[in-house]
Amino acid sequence: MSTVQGRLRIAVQKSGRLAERSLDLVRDAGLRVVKGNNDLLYRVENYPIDLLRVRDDDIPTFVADGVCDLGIVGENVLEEGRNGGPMAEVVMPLGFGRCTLKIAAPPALDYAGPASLQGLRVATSYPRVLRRWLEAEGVQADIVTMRGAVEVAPRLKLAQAICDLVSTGATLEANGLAARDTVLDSQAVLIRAPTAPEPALAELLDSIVERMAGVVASQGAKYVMLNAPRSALDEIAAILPGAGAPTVMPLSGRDDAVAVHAVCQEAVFWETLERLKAAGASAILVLPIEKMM
Ligand SMILES: Nc1ncnc2c1ncn2[C@@H]1O[C@H](COP(=O)(O)OP(=O)(O)OP(=O)(O)O)[C@@H](O)[C@H]1O
Ligand SMILES: O=P(O)(O)OC[C@H]1O[C@H](OP(=O)(O)OP(=O)(O)O)[C@H](O)[C@@H]1O
Ligand SMILES: [Mg+2]
Repeated sequence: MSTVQGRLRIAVQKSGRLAERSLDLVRDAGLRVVKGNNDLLYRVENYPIDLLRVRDDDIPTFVADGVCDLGIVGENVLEEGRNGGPMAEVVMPLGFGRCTLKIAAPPALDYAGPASLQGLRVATSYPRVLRRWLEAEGVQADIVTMRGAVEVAPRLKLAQAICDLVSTGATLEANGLAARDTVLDSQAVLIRAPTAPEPALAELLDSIVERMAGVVASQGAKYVMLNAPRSALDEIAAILPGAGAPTVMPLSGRDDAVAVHAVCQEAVFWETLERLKAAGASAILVLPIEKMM
């Protein structure tokens, strides 16, 4: 049960790579966040909800213990917190904070798969995740735990390889390292406490989760409108990416053509528009979707 009677708590990263997008998600779900003079706690003025702003490492524990009802954290941090005790439940992936935990090493290291790490030292900030991966691969290696700047470990001869987060690859490149293997693909996830909040707040919690799901689903989704020759309808519907059954409407004064409206769940690229046009579509409009439920 929540520790503060009558209010829900959502744990978000205070500052760092997930902080801004987490706050955006909360706001897009209709929560009006007020920054007071307490830096740790932001209030929501239109609902009985507080945002607890903390180091991302603390978020899985706060949610698992029910100190917070919801939390936004990277899967990498959630997995590193896995210790056999009670866990927060993953509600859904959020589509941001994408990165990959990778094994990387100087090009001089002969790497033919995880077995090449046998007997070596590997530096990481994710010792538990790395330990489990090495065990699953049947490899024995020494893990050197570092809080940050893991990528300098090979140069300092602290380790022969590293296991660190990679997104663009620029950090690896700048340190003369090459990615070798993938340990974990990660993105931000919404997590919830394994225990229910007090009954008066249960409905609010469910509605916040549902709204957040709507925000995530609408991100990247597009509303496509076009005119199409009746004869090309099947071909055009097949080109629309991630669309269910499109809505087909008559065009006044035109028996040979129809208007087609569709919600596309996947990105609509210029190439897609060119293919639609080649199939006979005209007056193609692609519109962003603000909310979806
Ligand atoms: N290069 C990246 N690109 C995209 N997402 C990333 C990248 N690096 C990390 N992340 C994701 O963002 C999360 C937060 O990263 P950040 O660097 O802000 O963490 P931190 O320094 O541990 O912050 P804190 O002070 O909260 O402990 C990571 O745990 C990971 O899920
Ligand atoms: O592949 P890239 O796009 O270069 O990103 C990877 C880097 O991003 C993260 O660090 P961050 O920049 O968040 O700084 P930190 O090490 O201080 O957390 C991660 O720890 C890598 O060092
Ligand atoms: Mg951290």
